[in-house]
Amino acid sequence: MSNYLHPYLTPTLLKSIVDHGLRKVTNPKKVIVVGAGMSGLVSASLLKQAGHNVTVIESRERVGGRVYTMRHPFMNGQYVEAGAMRIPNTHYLTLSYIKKFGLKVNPFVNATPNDLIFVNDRKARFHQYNQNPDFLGYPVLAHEKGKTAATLIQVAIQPIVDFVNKNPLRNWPIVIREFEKYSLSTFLRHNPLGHSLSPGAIEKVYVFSGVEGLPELSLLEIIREFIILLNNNIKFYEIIGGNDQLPQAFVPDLKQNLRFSQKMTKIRQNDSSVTIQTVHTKTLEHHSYQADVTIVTLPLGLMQFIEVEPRNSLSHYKWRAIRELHSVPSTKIGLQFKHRFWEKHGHFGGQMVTDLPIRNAYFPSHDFGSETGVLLGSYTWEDDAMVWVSMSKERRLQYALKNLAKIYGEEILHEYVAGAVHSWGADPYAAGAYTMFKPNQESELFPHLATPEGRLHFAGEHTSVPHGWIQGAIESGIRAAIEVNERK
Ligand SMILES: Cc1cc2nc3c(=O)[nH]c(=O)nc-3n(C[C@H](O)[C@H](O)[C@H](O)COP(=O)(O)OP(=O)(O)OC[C@H]3O[C@@H](n4cnc5c(N)ncnc54)[C@H](O)[C@@H]3O)c2cc1C
Ligand SMILES: O=C(O)C(=O)Cc1ccccc1
Repeated sequence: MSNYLHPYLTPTLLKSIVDHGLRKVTNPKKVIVVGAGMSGLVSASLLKQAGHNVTVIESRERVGGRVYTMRHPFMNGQYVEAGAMRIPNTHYLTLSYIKKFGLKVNPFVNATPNDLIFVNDRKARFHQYNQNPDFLGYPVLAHEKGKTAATLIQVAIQPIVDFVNKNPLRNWPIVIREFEKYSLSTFLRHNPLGHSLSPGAIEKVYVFSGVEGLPELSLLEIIREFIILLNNNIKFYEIIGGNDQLPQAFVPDLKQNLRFSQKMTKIRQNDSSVTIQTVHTKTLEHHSYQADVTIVTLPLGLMQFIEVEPRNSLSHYKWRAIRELHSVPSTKIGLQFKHRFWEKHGHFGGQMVTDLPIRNAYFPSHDFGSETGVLLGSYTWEDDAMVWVSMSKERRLQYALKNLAKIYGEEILHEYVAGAVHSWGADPYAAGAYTMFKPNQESELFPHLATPEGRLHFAGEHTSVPHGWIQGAIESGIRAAIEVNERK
């Protein structure tokens, strides 16, 4: 679905730009792109190809940003995706770049009937639970009995989903006007379309949909994600060998243009140019880069720590969005074991859902049958993720192992080899995993996220919907590159 704020960005136009680039220019500009995540890499590569003089400033020592494959301290070439792990088959921009760079994918097995559930101290496979949804002991009302969490949420949101699907570009704005005031929590309790749920049924939906930590966020944002994650017709992929190969594939072309370990600290713009000041994250040396125009791709909240001169070169509405836009914390924990014990339990890809603090585990969709492996032992969002931030890395690994042992038996503890944790809420160059609006932010903030301000253009996953996908970051990088390429 194209970004309804930029209806000219049709899939046909976007795909052709990935495949054939932008219009070559006769008046090349000096362009600084701040951030070498997917949106920055896409805009930099397109603008360089169109003839502009591009410099990419990146605070980390790597490209990719929130596409981050954790390889240390795992052995035998094993890894875990600390950031983006699954690519929906509908994300044609992500898949176009994967194809363009000759990368290969395998199916990412997102869910199977053999997935395990461990809630209220009770265990069941999804196929058993689908046969008898009440076995897991949620205090639902009589008319809610016999229904799975997926059915309960589906019935509640389906009228909205059906209306949007009739004509997304025309109907999303109508749905936004009517429903953006709702959080998921308020909607499920006081559903204006009928089908309000009891607290017990809501608890069941929260636990099974992984949203128990974020019920106060915008209903519409969560519906956008459910349309993807709960849609049995959508298949997912992962890049064979790790998703970090996608951002890394931009490096050969941009090698001369990339400046690593350069953390932007100040933006100064006037009628003739824009200056970006940086500090080297290792040597602490200061540096300054001048250009005609800049594309800022940082997660927007981080702009609060950037000095902007003159301050009013950013509009009131942009400053408000910088302060108020919500970014969801997320924690991922990767655990390597000598043997892939989960495969003895019938897990070949797919997931485990629990009300224990680990909440959700994902089993690797690659190297089936090999000896060792790394599983995503915990993937949490918002409040569920924050409890993990409160403890040391060692304690996080201990608790994750303890939770898994409670489900799969103490013997797995003797199989444990190594672990890694990434909490995006504690990452100084991300300050969260992805944007998700709170109620009313869609109309009050979204229109101001992508708007250029003087010589500054803005890209990044926050400027596109649905939030939290590589696809949206790519789309925003293309949009910002078009804006710069067409500037007079
Ligand atoms: C936990 C998690 C799970 C995800 N799962 C999926 C998934 O399964 N599938 C999917 O498609 N997407 C997923 N995503 C979303 C996807 O990874 C992001 O939407 C996308 O990578 C964001 O790209 P970006 O360019 O907008 O931002 P970023 O990747 O954050 O890039 C911004 C860059 O700016 C740099 N930067 C920050 N501050 C400064 C500064 N002051 N100076 C210089 N540089 C700076 C950062 O280091 C970073 O490299 C997930 C993300 C997370 C965090
Ligand atoms: O696939 C994932 O895990 C993502 O991060 C996408 C996403 C973004 C926002 C909410 C839920 C899922």
